[in-house]
Amino acid sequence: MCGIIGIVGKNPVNQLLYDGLLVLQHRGQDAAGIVTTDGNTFFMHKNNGLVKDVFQTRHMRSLIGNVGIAHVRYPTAGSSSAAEAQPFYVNSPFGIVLGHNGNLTNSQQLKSEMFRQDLRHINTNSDSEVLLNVLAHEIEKTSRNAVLNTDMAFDAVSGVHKRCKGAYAVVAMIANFGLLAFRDPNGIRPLVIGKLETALGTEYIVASESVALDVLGFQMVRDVEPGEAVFIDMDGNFFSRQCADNPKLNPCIFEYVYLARPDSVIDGVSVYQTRLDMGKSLAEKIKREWSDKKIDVVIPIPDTSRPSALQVGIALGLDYREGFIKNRYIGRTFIMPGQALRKKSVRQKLNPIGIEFKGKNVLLVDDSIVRGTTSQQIVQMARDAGANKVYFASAAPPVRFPNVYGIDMPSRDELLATGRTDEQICQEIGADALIYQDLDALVEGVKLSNPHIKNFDCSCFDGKYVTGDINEAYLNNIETARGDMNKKQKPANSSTQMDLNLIDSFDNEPAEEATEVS
Ligand SMILES: O=P(O)(O)OC[C@H]1O[C@H](OP(=O)(O)OP(=O)(O)O)[C@H](O)[C@@H]1O
Ligand SMILES: NC(=O)CC[C@H](N)C(=O)O
Ligand SMILES: [Mg+2]
Repeated sequence: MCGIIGIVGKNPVNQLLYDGLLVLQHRGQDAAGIVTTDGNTFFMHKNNGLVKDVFQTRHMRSLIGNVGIAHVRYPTAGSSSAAEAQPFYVNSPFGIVLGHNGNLTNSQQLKSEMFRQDLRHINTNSDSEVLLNVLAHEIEKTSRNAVLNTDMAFDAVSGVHKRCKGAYAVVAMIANFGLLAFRDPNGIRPLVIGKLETALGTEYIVASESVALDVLGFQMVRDVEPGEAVFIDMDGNFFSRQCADNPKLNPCIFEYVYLARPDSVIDGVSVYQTRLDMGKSLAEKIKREWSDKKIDVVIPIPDTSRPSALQVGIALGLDYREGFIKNRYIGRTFIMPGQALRKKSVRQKLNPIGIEFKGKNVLLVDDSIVRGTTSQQIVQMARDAGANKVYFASAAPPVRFPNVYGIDMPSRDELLATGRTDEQICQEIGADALIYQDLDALVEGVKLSNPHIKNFDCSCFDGKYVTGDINEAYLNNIETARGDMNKKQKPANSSTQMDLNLIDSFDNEPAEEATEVS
């Protein structure tokens, strides 16, 4: 779940893109990149790190132009090498840059097709570089012997939909032409359109989450439909077309559980409202099943569980207290690369306030338990702080299946709930009792806000993959390739991998300014 933004403005967009990336930082903490254009030339800077560390004033000054795209990365394919930071660039046809949120499920096959049939070399293990090359190939096909026009760009997106499987929300720029954005035919990852009327004309933005529009002062227009592509030319003229044969909205339910910011609205559903509703239905289950338990206080595990825990407290008629203080300078632990770092960061991030625990029966509420990294340590912290009983509630059902659509949980072995009963999970995290949200209640809760959504991708909870191409062999393969034990490490000197890749010259030493890609 990376974060993407594209803007066609009437004034320089570098600062807007930077500010937008800061707002989407929760979607990716590993790498960040911005590409702008003045028409002919792309100006690009990208590197590993948080947004505030990747861009210095000198880079910002070099990001020239009124049109641009930007990306924050949380790797779900390839490695976390700077060579795979986005946006990616290809110089033919025309010059195209692309930022991708999601994960292709047929990138290996496409990569070899690219090489054998389309004569295109993919220089990294990133699925996003494959996606860019598929788009480039399709644009080349549709615009051969003609001047590129909007319909040809949309035809190319239709070609992408036919070849690519999996999840992809995309922003791309075609040199001298405009901004192209599209969402896969299941609409698994979010993408919204906003606009701003200015004295010079209408400015457009496309972004992963509506919160970016709010903060940058744009008005929400609508979500990009599943399978739809939108194109905004360099003058700010807006076009859109449905490019998929059989589009069906199947958004990822985990966006509502954890990934998205609560102040975003995705596919007409307020993320905050769904988290409150998760708390309400969880409290109902607690009332039904735990009538014998005496709970003194409800404590959230910051940050994401806060709205759900608040609502659990209200619905149970119990005090809600902030028993853990979060270090505001530590990011999200779940999206950090590597289990050792995730483990260490939980203790650095959260610290208990003794008086909220001493002698009390506490109910800890988290949004989800995935690897159990957080819950195991948090229960122990509560005990060390003197809690009498430690009960644990998860606002999501048990996560038992890998995610293949842009969340880095590829291996069943790493998921605490896989192959374990609720009692065994409870023992593993060391709690006195554990309760999970039911999947039906979670789905119904999210549907409350938008009954038009008929189905969600709930694959990490129920093992049903909406793209229909995931089988046991596929899961075994990604487990081998991407499980924490097997993940490719960052190359010690990433530059060796990139000698063939023009753009990646940034990766050696921070460049004095953004690299020009003309
Ligand atoms: O079982 P685990 O593998 O630990 O994963 C689940 C935990 O990770 C996330 O927190 P995170 O610290 O990433 O972000 P947050 O501050 O938004 O809650 C999530 O909110 C859970 O607390
Ligand atoms: N989390 C994402 O959306 C990741 C995008 C892409 N699969 C990558 O690994 O860079
Ligand atoms: Mg958390």
